[in-house]
Amino acid sequence: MQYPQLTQKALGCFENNVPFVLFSIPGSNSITGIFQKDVHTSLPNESLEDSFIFSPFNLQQENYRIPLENSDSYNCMLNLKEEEISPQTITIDETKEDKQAHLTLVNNAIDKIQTGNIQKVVVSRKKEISLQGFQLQKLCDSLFSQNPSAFRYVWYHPKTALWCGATPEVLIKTKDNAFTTMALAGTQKIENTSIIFWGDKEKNEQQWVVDAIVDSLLDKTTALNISKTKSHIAGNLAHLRTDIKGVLNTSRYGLKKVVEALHPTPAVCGTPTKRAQDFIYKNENYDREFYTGFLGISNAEQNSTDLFVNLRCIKIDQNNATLFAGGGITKDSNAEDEWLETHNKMQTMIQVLQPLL
Ligand SMILES: C=C(O[C@H]1C=CC=C(C(=O)O)[C@@H]1O)C(=O)O
Repeated sequence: MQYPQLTQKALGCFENNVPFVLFSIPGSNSITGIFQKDVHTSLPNESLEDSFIFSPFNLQQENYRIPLENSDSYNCMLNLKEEEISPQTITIDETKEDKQAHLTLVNNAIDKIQTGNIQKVVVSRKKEISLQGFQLQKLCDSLFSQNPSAFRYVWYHPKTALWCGATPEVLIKTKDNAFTTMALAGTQKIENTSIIFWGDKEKNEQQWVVDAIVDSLLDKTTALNISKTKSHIAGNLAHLRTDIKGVLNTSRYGLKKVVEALHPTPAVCGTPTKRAQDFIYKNENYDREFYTGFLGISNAEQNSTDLFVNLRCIKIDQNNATLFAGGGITKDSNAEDEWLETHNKMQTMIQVLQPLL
């Protein structure tokens, strides 16, 4: 199948309220479409195996899956021309009220951290934008011609509305018993990729993510290997990244258990997890829904899994688009800088919406 037929098929599903997902794995020049065969599919159990999974941040809320055995899957080459990623051409219009609300949230987080109960908490916000007229084809062309090093997707399910994103963060990849995950945290806007300096705030913030991931996997693995930490470029932003690889003790732990041990990492929640989560639910004042949840495919036949953290994402419901972004707060955070960081993160995604504005 060719790209135009793949997106036409997606449009047919979208117009008939049938779940589908289009996605491209980082660095690959192909795109996969999974189209559910009918609207009403009853999912046999809670298992995450053999489906495309779309999970919310809060695991108490419902997750959605497109079961592979009840879907048609197609692959095609992605031969859209890669667009210039910088300089950015559209700037999000921020309001004084939104800024004030985020500054207050960040300052409350810093106060909470200073009481000594929490080391780090990730706080976020959303921003709503009106579209001129939503067209799935334009969205796909724009999304899949930018950010090729990210996991890019368009997901639709009648119960979730349409979501799309270009996330830099792997939650977990597995092949048989071998796995890879990553600790990604710390953000700066890059002007010149050859010179990136990281301060202690970012280094500490990222090290807590490494420690928490290693901790949560110790009893589920028979080998663990931690890479050197390096800069990871995601559009106009750089993050600190450490890869963690190893061998899963899958005779005792299924995918669901491993995922539940990893999620939510301190990259999207904080540390210690429970206290950070409580702070988020009490103070953020909105429902993250699928932002900072996870998504991806688990393929039983290939005995492989590719799951990503749902960052740099957009929810589209008719002509309303909602952008989401957050950042990790530590005792050394500055509220103005954190506001700017969420703005810069949203800037990477607003470029995708450009043809729809
Ligand atoms: C929570 C987000 O980013 C996480 C991933 C990378 C860097 C982050 C940071 O610098 O705070 C966040 O932990 C987001 O992009 O909305």
